[in-house]
Amino acid sequence: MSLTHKISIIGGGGNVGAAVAFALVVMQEPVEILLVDVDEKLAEGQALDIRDAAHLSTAHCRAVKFEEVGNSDIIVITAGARQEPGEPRSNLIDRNYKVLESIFSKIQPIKPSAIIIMVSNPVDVLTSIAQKLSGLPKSQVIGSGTFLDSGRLRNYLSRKIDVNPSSIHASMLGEHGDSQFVGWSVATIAGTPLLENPLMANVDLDEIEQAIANQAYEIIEAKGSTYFGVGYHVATLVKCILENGRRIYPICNYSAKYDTYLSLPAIVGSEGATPVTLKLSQDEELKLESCANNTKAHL
Ligand SMILES: NC(=O)C1=CN([C@@H]2O[C@H](COP(=O)(O)OP(=O)(O)OC[C@H]3O[C@@H](n4cnc5c(N)ncnc54)[C@H](O)[C@@H]3O)[C@@H](O)[C@H]2O)C=CC1
Ligand SMILES: CC(=O)C(=O)O
Repeated sequence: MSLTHKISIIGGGGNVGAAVAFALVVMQEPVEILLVDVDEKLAEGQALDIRDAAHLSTAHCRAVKFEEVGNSDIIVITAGARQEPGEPRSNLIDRNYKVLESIFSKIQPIKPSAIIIMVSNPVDVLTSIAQKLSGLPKSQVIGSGTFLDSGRLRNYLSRKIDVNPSSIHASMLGEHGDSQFVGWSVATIAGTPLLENPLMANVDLDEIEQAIANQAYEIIEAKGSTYFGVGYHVATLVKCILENGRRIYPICNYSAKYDTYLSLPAIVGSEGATPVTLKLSQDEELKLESCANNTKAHL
């Protein structure tokens, strides 16, 4: 079988990078997965472990050096520091900015058609920095953004109203951080506004928003880090790009209106992200503007 697409995962020795790789193997993507890490031994160990499963799949996995990355079709970046219990994602900016600088000094030249998926935190700020360092068009550099949080939201709502998460169209918006908010005004179920549905009558909206924004803190407190959830979401983005799936996901993408990267729905395909227009409420627009200002303040 010929493996036509190369997917590099930088930080592939770590928990999130390995979880993305393993999800691609389980999803039977016909890809060559290249794990890259400053800790070469760790990347080698992850590749060997994942390869023990990959022979049952269509994916291949191996550890490589930075020089091989530039030739990749998709570059996923999961490298860098992660939060300690109780620590906000924004605390990681200085450390992970340096990590990004070091990575881009080692992987150029990048294939002009490559798509970069940023995952390291704080992901919205780092996606913007990755775009500048890569020199690629803004549409080709995206971040996982609130895709994971939106999955958490759908799961939470599903448990509250007993409807399958895939039939609840609701997203967390703004930033993959403490200021994320639910886009209630554009949330729907069975083609009608979610908040008008009688199933939502006794649901506490503030409680939901808080619970979703806190979920990463809860997991980190309990087990030190989060990786399975984000791993599957990022692998889903990879699959969508490879298939030119043109699915709409809430991801970190460039907003011309706010002149910065924000977590908002976009069409995801082989050319990266195409923003979609949203008609938010006035209150939600203010929250979005505040997220944009937060992100820009860190650039
Ligand atoms: N966007 C999202 O939804 C999520 C983002 N994250 C973020 O993902 C990042 C990684 O988290 P984990 O995998 O749990 O951490 P980890 O500590 O398990 O892995 C990080 C890896 O990065 C490697 N690394 C450090 N500097 C590097 C460099 N200059 N070049 C290449 N590799 C380098 C380390 O050797 C390590 O293997 C963190 O920033 C975390 O906050 C985690 C979960 C969800
Ligand atoms: C760690 C992180 O960003 C998350 O699980 O949401």
